[in-house]
Amino acid sequence: MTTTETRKVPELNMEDYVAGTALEKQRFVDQFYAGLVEYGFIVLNPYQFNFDLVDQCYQVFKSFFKLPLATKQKYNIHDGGKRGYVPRLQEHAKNSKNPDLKEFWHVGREVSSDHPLANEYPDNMWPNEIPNFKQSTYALYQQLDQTALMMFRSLATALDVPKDYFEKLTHDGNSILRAIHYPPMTEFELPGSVRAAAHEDINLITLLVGATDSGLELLDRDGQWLAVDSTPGQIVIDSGDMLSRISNEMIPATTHRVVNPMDASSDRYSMPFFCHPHPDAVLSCIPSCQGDGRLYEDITGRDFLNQRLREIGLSK
Ligand SMILES: O=C(O)CCC(=O)C(=O)O
Ligand SMILES: [Fe+2]
Repeated sequence: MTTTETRKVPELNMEDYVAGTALEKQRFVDQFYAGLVEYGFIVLNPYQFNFDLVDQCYQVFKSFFKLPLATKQKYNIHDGGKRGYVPRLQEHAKNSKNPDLKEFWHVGREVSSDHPLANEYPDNMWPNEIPNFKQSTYALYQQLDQTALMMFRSLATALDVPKDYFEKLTHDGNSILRAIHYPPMTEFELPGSVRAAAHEDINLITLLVGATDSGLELLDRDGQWLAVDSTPGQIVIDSGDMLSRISNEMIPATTHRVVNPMDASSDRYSMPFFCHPHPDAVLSCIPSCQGDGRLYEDITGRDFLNQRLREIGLSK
């Protein structure tokens, strides 16, 4: 008789890291790293995280996506979907011909007009049709930015680099809050398409807050798809290509997807926060990951991102 191991993405409590004993802190550091190495994913129970803001953002984004297409298209003005609205069927996964069944909105980092990155980071757009758009969505952006910082500090300890290693890499970084709407399947006639085709995230880490429905799956090491289940009070965290690159592939960028629902009339919403480095930051192999040699050359955050955006159809 063979026994099959039940695999499940590990669950961590942020309280252990922020307010725990030295032992609890260390256990959190170890478990976060081990979870990323083993699955490329963990599920976080955040600590003192304001979920009212998440609810407010869902109200805002649901109201926005309900607007007529012509109104939404007023906010679709950037190559690369850098800020604002990206309509249905535009983005496709790197190795997929079929577009994803989703529309989305990007909120980026706000910098002052005299900031060195002011020309590189386009201004956010704040639709005047929806009250409290900026107030709610940028507050969530900042809260996720803070949560990411704590995860990065924990990761720095695990990787034996100074605690502020990732803080420096991501200071004023090009992180993006993406609010996604997956419309009911009944609104499409595209047999080959799925909500989000199998892909890896481009960035360092992604924090996925409170998806409204299941459907997220990761490609496990045995080649099977494994559901990533979370409750509305949890944050799913995964590692992307950039972290994989600087860890010399010790941490994978795990392939994941969002499958189509059983109930074809249901919508799904999710809000990934993609943590990006500063565009000039150099993505370089972390010494403790070097082993017998470096798999990748150094590259700036900017060059790596631009290359990937072309591959997924968001940029020319
Ligand atoms: O909607 C989700 O749950 C995941 C979305 C995702 O993987 C992405 O946008 O990169
Ligand atoms: Fe993703």
